[in-house]
Amino acid sequence: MAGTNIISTAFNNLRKRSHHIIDDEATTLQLININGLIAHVCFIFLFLVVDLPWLALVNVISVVAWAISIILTILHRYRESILLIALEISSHAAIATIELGIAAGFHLYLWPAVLLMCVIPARNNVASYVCLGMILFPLLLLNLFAPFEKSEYLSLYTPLFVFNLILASIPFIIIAAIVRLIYLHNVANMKQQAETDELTGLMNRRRGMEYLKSCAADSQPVCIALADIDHFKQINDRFGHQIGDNVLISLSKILKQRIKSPAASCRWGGEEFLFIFPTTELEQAAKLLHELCLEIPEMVKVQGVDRSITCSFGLIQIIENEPIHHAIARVDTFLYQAKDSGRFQVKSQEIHV
Ligand SMILES: Nc1nc2c(ncn2[C@@H]2O[C@H](COP(=O)(O)OP(=O)(O)OP(=O)(O)O)[C@@H](O)[C@H]2O)c(=O)[nH]1
Repeated sequence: MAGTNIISTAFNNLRKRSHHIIDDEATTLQLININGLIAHVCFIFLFLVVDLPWLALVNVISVVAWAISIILTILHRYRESILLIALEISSHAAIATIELGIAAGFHLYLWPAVLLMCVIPARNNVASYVCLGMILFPLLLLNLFAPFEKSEYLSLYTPLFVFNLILASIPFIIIAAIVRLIYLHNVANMKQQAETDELTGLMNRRRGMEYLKSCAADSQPVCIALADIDHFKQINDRFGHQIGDNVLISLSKILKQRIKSPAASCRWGGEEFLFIFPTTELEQAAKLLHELCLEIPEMVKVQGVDRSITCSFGLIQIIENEPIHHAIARVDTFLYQAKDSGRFQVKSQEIHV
């Protein structure tokens, strides 16, 4: 049940963040547009130098198409922009390959275009498939039917192929790098969301458990404590659930300040918090908790709440090789003792000095 909640919370948070991903797509698209415009300006000069003026003219039309695509992206007309790019790249690559042959390497531009169409779908399945088809179909036809080379252009093939190979690789690398950045960013985000309690920003129970297990396996002695806000139901009933939430947030801020790494605090559930103290003696942890117990009513101040907020604490030191669930059950009994003894206190297993 807790696992399902974690996943649905992470999914909802990801959905809330999806507009950032859309921004990333728009940035990628604009980078590709600029890259395409610059490349085609280069081609105008290249074809004039090698005395192929009509191919230079084709590139003037391409430059206009890329400039329109830049404007469409600025206007957030991404679908039209992508369709225009698909049309430009496929028709241009086809014209140049049919005229000069496959050995000139103009068909290579279809590959980064395929990647672009897959990474930045045109926000609509039909449009995406049309774009992909506009790229893949000419690629297939050219490889099947276009001439490999033509005798009149033999001297041009090596420099043209190298030039096209490099230029077609640039958008390929840019797109791949951006996709990787977006992926890493999203993975980090999802991990953070899956491990953090949304209300308080503390570790959630799952992350707390993981950390506790790793501490118990790696370091000795390890102490754990459970804290529970006293009469929290009354706070909710008297001041409302929102004020109750504010109490949890305010308390968590203090816990973040006072429980410093490698010690950690996590929201165990509701108004309960688990503290993990690796490489800490029971006496040391008890001292810190007694101070915290007295500090909380002084420091947890929430607008609209005219009574002190106090907590009760249970504390134990984990025995070597003790199963975690057993240690949790033990610390829980000390928390209940603290509640039964009047609350606002720390109850711990006996400290041997
Ligand atoms: N505002 C708010 N209340 C919560 C949240 N999670 C749990 N609670 C409330 O916490 C209250 C816990 O009440 P009880 O378990 O009866 O304990 P208590 O009133 O604190 O009494 P003692 O623990 O015996 O001192 C319930 O009213 C829950 O609804 C939360 O995220 N926000």
